[in-house]
Amino acid sequence: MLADKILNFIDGEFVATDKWFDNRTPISNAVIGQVAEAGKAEVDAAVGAARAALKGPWGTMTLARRVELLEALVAEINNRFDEFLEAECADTGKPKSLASHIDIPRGAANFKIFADMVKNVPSEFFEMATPDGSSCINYGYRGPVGVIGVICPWNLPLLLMTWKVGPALACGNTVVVKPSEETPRTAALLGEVMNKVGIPKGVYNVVHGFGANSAGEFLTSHPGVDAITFTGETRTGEIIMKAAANGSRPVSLEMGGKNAAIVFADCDFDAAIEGTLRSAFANCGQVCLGTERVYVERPIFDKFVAAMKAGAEAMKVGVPDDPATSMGPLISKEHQNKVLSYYRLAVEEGATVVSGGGVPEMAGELSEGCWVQPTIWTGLPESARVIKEEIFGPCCHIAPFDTVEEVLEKANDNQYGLATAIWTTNVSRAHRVAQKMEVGIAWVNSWFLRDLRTPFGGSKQSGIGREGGVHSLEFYTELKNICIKL
Ligand SMILES: NC(=O)C1=CN([C@@H]2O[C@H](COP(=O)(O)OP(=O)(O)OC[C@H]3O[C@@H](n4cnc5c(N)ncnc54)[C@H](O)[C@@H]3O)[C@@H](O)[C@H]2O)C=CC1
Ligand SMILES: O=C(O)/C=C/C=C(\O)C(=O)O
Repeated sequence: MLADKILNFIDGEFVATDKWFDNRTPISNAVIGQVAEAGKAEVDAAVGAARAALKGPWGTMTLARRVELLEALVAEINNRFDEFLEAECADTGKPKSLASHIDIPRGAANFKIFADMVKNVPSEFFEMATPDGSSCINYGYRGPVGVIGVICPWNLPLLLMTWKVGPALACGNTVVVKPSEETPRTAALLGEVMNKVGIPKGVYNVVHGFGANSAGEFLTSHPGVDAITFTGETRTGEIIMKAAANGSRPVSLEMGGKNAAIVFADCDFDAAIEGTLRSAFANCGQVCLGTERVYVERPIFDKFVAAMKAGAEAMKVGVPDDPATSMGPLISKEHQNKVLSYYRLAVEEGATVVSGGGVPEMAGELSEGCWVQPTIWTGLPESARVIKEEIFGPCCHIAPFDTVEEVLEKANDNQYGLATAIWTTNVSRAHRVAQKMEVGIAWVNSWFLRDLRTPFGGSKQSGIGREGGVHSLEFYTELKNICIKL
């Protein structure tokens, strides 16, 4: 049963406020719940509870016990899998077939991987001779940073929130999470799971609200927050970085992308089509790693465009419960308007619309939903805004290329540098192109194949820092050298 009131979670308690905002489902834009907006007082209470928990049982708990609790959390998320699925799909409208394979399992896996990691990670050790003829030993000790502010987006709500909360808790920190105003449900549900498995009060807190002059800003500007981790739009990341400068607090920023796929004529054609369709249209194109620019070697260009068109037109746009649905709606009316404005702009800029370009016909109350068609363009100049700017919708532009130098020049000519997918059977060329791409993540003959131990993050305006594996430990721990004279 979906909750009709979504509350803040502070110091182990669900907390209402006197200010509420609507929770809508994007499949029909209908209001399906009310969310209690946290004000300064609630944010202050959440940060205070998180600080107190560091000094309470959480701060003195053995690593072994912490790991046990995180493992119990994984088991309980899996026990309540269907509730998480229902909540995530209500907020986002994404197909259950997608969320049950990606979002919810990753919500659990993000705790498991870091529980395993903190159990097993080694530390550096040096022995040094001292002037008095004796010696000293040095070893690195990783302690928690303190209270972590976690600011989350709406595209993969549970996945991206736990991607930060998992390592933060594994490293002994406490957190205050500000979920996106569009998708508050799974963060609140996780509070119930924290209580059930016995995570001490104050370790995990959730404050709901918006960005500027609301819970997001109150949290990131709060002096009691020791570090901030954020996923979302680049402009928001810049604002958060400025807030973090007060008090010299570290930030980890995972931001936008305008990712290019490069398809060589010697690729496994079917695999390249399947991967590119997925990277352009999965989650209705609302994945920061998604492909919005496709460069295809000229000999296979026409065949590739035709196969992409057929693939896009075979997709079923529909509701989460329908197993035949391959694509859900965008997150909100506001985002639908943004994406549709780019669909119009593409035409104004001279694009050929190969497929889509509008809103699909939906019946009854669904006609009020935030739907758009999967869309493919060709024929735009590289200077077009549609080629340069992140749209974050189910759309891509396909352009031909003739040489490696040309395609590298075009693919790298962008303010963002998050990810790429390179499709070729020439392994040597794959390495060379991957190394020259100005991105944080390069997939070869695949897309979104995620090993959670690997560094994850973007270059240029796509981000600052890397999370994943030991790279998360770099951010979520304070590394101290302990030097002992023998
Ligand atoms: N992973 C990604 O790269 C994502 C990129 N986007 C891009 O961002 C665009 C806008 O989406 P939004 O969700 O509105 O992204 P956003 O960056 O505005 O919001 C992300 C989170 O930051 C919070 N926030 C916003 N302003 C803040 C402030 N001044 N201080 C503290 N927190 C603040 C929001 O409440 C939300 O929780 C999308 O159209 C898309 O282009 C959106 C979501 C994810
Ligand atoms: O697999 C991950 O950890 C993250 C995937 C996607 C994003 O970060 C995003 O779309 O923002």
